[in-house]
Amino acid sequence: MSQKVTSGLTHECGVFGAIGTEFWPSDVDISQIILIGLEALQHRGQESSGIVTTNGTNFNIQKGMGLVRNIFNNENMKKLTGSMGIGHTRYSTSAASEQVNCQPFFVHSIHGSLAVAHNGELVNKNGLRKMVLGRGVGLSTHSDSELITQALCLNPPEGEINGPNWPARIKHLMQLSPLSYSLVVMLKDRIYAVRDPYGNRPLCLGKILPLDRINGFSNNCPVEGWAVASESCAFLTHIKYVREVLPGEIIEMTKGGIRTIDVIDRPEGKSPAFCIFEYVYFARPNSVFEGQEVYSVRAQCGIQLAIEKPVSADIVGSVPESGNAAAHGFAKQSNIPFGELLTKNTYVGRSFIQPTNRLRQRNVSLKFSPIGVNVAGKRVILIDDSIVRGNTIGPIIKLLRNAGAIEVHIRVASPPLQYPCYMGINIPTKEELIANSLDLMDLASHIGADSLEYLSVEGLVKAVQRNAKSENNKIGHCTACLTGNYPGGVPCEDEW
Ligand SMILES: O=P(O)(O)OC[C@H]1O[C@H](OP(=O)(O)OP(=O)(O)O)[C@H](O)[C@@H]1O
Ligand SMILES: NC(=O)CC[C@H](N)C(=O)O
Ligand code: SF4
Ligand SMILES: [Mg+2]
Repeated sequence: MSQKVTSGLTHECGVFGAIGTEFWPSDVDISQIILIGLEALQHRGQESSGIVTTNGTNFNIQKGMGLVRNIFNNENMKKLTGSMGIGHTRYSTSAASEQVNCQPFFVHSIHGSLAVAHNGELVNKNGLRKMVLGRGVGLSTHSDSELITQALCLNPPEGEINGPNWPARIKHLMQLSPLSYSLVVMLKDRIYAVRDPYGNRPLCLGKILPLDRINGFSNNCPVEGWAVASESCAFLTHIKYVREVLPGEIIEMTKGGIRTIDVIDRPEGKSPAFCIFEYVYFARPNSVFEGQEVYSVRAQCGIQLAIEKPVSADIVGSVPESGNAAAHGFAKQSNIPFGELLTKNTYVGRSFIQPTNRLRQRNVSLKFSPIGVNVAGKRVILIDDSIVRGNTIGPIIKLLRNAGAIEVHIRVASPPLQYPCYMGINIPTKEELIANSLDLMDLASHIGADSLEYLSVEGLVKAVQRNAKSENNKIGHCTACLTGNYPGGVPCEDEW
C-alpha cells in the first residue's frame, strides 16, 4: 500500500448501479447493463474498474487494473449473476493507482455485506480518517472511498433499536462530510444512490425498459428496473434517462421500485456547487446536466469566446476531443470556416487523466497529427477547452507550424486554471498549473503561439447557466480552480 505520489489535473470516476424490479431472479441482464454503462463511462477513469452483483444472498466481485474491456471477459462475466449490482471506473485521486484501491469497496458488517462505489473526494478525509480509526476500525488503504465504506458501518449517534438503520448511517456520513461524492451503496436487497448536498459530482437516474419498448417509450411504459449513473451517456440500449439525483438526495432502490428517503440540506446560506469543469472537459458531450446537453454548453463557450476575444484568421479548428464543440461555436460566431486541423489517434486515451506526467506527455506525442491541406499556408485559430500543465498545446503548435501554418492563434474555452481542486479532480498544486508560472504574454511565447486568450470566468458561467434548469430551481456551480472560491471553504492542510 502506498499513497499517491503523482499529481496533476486528471479525471474523476464513473459510478453505475442497476436493479431489476418486481420478480427476482430478474430477467434483466444486470451485469451486462453495468458493463455497457462502465464502458460508456470510461472517459471518467482509465486506471481500474470493478463490478459487484448480488442475488440477495451471495455477492460476486470482479475488479482489476486497466480499461473496462481488458478486465471483463465472457468467463468472468458469467460469474457476475444477480438481480442488482454496482460498478465503478476509477481515476485515482486520494490513493495510489493500485489493485488494492480498485472499487467498488466490499466489506462484511455485523448487519450483512456492503459494497460502495464513489466518485469524488472527501475534503475532510484526514479528520474523518482519524475519527473512524478512533472508533476502533482498521483501514487497509489510504482511499477515501474505503473510509466512506467503513464510516457507513458505524452505528449512527442516535443508536439503532430495530436493526440497522442504513438511511440514518448515510445521513450521519453526510453530516460528517458534506463534500464531495456521488455514491452507489449496495446491500443485499437494495441500492442507495447518494449525491452530496452541494451536488458537486453528477449523478442521474434512469428507467430500464422492456426491450420491445425502446422506440415506443411513454410515461406509462412498464419498468423492468432502475439504473443510476454518473452521466446520462451511460444509459444505452433500453435505459431511459429520467432525471438528475438532487444535491443531498438519498434514493433507495429496491425490487419494489424507487423512493426518495431524504434530501439533506447544505449549511445555511450555501449554494449548490456542481463542478463547472464537468461542462468544460470531463463529461461526454452527449451527457445531460441541468436539462442541457454538454455539447451545447461547450458550443456556447466557443460563441462567448469569439465575442470576448476575436481574432482574424483563415480557419478555425480544435484540439480534439473536448475542444470540438467550442471550436464550432467560435467559428460560427466569428464567421470563419471550421476545418479539422488535427487528426487524433483514437487508440490513445485521454492525456489529462493519466496518472503521471511522463505518461501524459507520451500520450500527447502519440495522439495528434496535422491535416496538411487545412493547415499549410493558413492563419489558423486553434481552440482547446483548457490549458492545465501545458503539455498538450505547445507540441501541437509545433506540429501545425511544421505543417506550414503561417499564424497560430490559441483561444481557450475556459479561464486559466490557477487553484487546486480538493473535490475529486486531480489539480493538486498551484505550481503545476502553467498559468501560475507564466503570464499571458510569456505563456504565448513559451508555447510558440502568435496570440493566446482565455474565456473569462463570467463568460463561462454565463454560457453554463444560460439554459440550466434544476428540479428545485436552485442553480450554482463550483469555480474554485478558476477563482479560489471553494464551496465548502478552503480545507486546511491537515484536513486535506
Ligand atoms: O495543458 P494540459 O496539461 O496538456 O491539459 C489540457 C489538455 O488535456 C485535456 O485533453 P485530454 O487529452 O485529456 O482529453 P480529450 O481528448 O477529451 O480532449 C484537455 O482537453 C486539454 O486538451
Ligand atoms: N476520481 C474519483 O472520483 C476518485 C474517487 C476516490 N477518491 C479514489 O481515489 O478512488
Ligand atoms: S475546483 Fe474546479 S475541478 Fe474541482 S470541483 Fe470545483 S470546478 Fe470542478
Ligand atoms: Mg483535450
